[in-house]
Amino acid sequence: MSGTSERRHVGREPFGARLRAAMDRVGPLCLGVDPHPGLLQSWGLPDTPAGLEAFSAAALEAAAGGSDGPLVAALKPQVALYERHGSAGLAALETFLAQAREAGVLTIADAKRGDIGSTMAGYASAWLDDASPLAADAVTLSPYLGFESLRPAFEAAARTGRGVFVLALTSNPEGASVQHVGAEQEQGSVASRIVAAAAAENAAHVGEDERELGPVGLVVGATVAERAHALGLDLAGVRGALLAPGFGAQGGTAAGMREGFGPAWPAVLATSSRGILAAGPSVSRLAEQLKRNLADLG
Ligand SMILES: O=c1ccn([C@@H]2O[C@H](COP(=O)(O)O)[C@@H](O)[C@H]2O)c(=O)[nH]1
Repeated sequence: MSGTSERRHVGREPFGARLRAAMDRVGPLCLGVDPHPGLLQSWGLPDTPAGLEAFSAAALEAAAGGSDGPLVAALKPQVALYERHGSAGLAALETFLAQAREAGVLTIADAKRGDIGSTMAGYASAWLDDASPLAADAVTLSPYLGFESLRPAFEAAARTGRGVFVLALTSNPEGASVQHVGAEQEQGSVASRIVAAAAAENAAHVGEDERELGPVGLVVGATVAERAHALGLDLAGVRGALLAPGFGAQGGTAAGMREGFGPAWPAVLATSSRGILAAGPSVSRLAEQLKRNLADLG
């Protein structure tokens, strides 16, 4: 490890430890911050960079909670919905990430990045390097150029105390056409190979305590948790957090996730965007919706 990377790591616990502490303190809920044009309109906000900033600030205010502390373990801004506005949209995202950091709430940039290794290093610096204005606590990655092509991001995450979430079994029905391939064969499904690769990656970062989370998490949709069982995925063995989008608006439920994830449930971070954001623009109504979701998740 270089002197620079040592300095960068000083003062920041590894992402897995920070996420575990937040989930223990608050519960397994992540608020997706998705400034869709329709939501902005229903909140009475313009679909402009200023509108995105106001939307994100209200979501953060609700999530950060009052004197009792945060109502979420993490926030997941959807990068695409900021990118729609070009550089001004990305500036709104930078502002949001800085405000969340200031409020002490973890952020997961939902950017779904993935590229050949040399370019991947650029994405890793953009989302995981201390020097970048877009740095979040974690970023979502797509492994479909090969799990190993994501190596620069794994290294950046380990070096800076940040994390990654690799797409394994996505919440959308179309995901099956790629992720289930090979299920009938000896080598197993594409998803099962992603799961095994993430487990191998985390092995060097975790100890005996089963609740410890390594830096490489997976995305496993709330809507497909039961499929994970049918595909024989050893999700509890990953030793990383399982980001579960699709809770709420896409039909994923707390009961369905608890049943579907089974022994992996303690690692699950359920994430909902529209299902919570529809309660806005009132910060107090957003906070009430977050509390209802938390109660649901138990
Ligand atoms: O498998 C996946 C991976 C990512 N997502 C993202 O999560 C949110 C879901 O929004 P809702 O409004 O709660 O449906 C969105 O940003 C997706 O891009 C996903 O849904 N499924």
